[in-house]
Amino acid sequence: MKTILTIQDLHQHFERGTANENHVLKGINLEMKEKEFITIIGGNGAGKSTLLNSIAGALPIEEGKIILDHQDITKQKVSQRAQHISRVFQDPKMGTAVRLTVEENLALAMKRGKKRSLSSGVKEKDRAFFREQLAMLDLGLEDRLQAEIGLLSGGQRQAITLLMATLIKPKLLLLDEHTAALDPKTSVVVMELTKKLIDNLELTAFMVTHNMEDAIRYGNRLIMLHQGTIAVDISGKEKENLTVPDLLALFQKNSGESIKDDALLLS
Ligand SMILES: Nc1ncnc2c1ncn2[C@@H]1O[C@H](COP(=O)(O)OP(=O)(O)OP(=O)(O)O)[C@@H](O)[C@H]1O
Repeated sequence: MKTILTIQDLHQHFERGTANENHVLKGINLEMKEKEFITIIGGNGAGKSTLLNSIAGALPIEEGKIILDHQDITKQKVSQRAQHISRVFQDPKMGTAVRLTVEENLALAMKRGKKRSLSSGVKEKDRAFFREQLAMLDLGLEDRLQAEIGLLSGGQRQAITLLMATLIKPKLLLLDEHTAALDPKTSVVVMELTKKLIDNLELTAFMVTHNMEDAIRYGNRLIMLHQGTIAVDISGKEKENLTVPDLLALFQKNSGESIKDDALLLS
């Protein structure tokens, strides 16, 4: 299987050189193959967001290298990386233009990597395509093409954001706790939709979550970060058969630290 992402000896510090220096990522090495769906879990401050920000380009890389599909992107800006990397954030407001309609947002998503303007409006043939794509979400959104995005619910918006992130197939999809702001029922709907899109489009994806059950249930590889290092990295059959107690035991074995339950680990 082809390697899509390679992270080599990635270090990140905050407030470097001051008394408050925080060495957040301590030499992360990771190779990600095509169609891998990695779930990332770890306690507060473990470095999950810093890792995603480093991959997306939102944080400059201090030390180390990031290679995407054989191209060194270490020094590329967010906008350059966004041609190949899509990201969905926790806040449903982040991924869409609230004042634009559903179809206008989708038209913008079709222009990934090109100059983003809506000068030519939404074309009829695109409209038919959007309707078809929205119907696949199974949320009745195909009848709301002309609705302002800002008027939709958080779950509906997150579903559309996911669709926008994948309308042009990205080399890598980053999901940054994208269901954390939703109520539990909607969160399940959006997670199932995420799985469907990833499976159907055969995407390579990274998903940060605080939900240990979701990290186990979804994806084909699981990484647990702890104090800026990878404490657990499992895939294949081992991941398929994993339970929460197994995961806690693995963490304990690898990190040498004792934890009593997931609440303690993830609080
Ligand atoms: N911009 C910043 N400036 C200073 N310190 C930061 C900054 N961003 C993150 N940190 C610190 O870096 C550490 C790692 O943060 P990060 O957000 O990557 O963790 P996380 O695993 O995503 O945690 P959480 O689950 O709480 O979101 C934390 O100690 C945090 O306070």
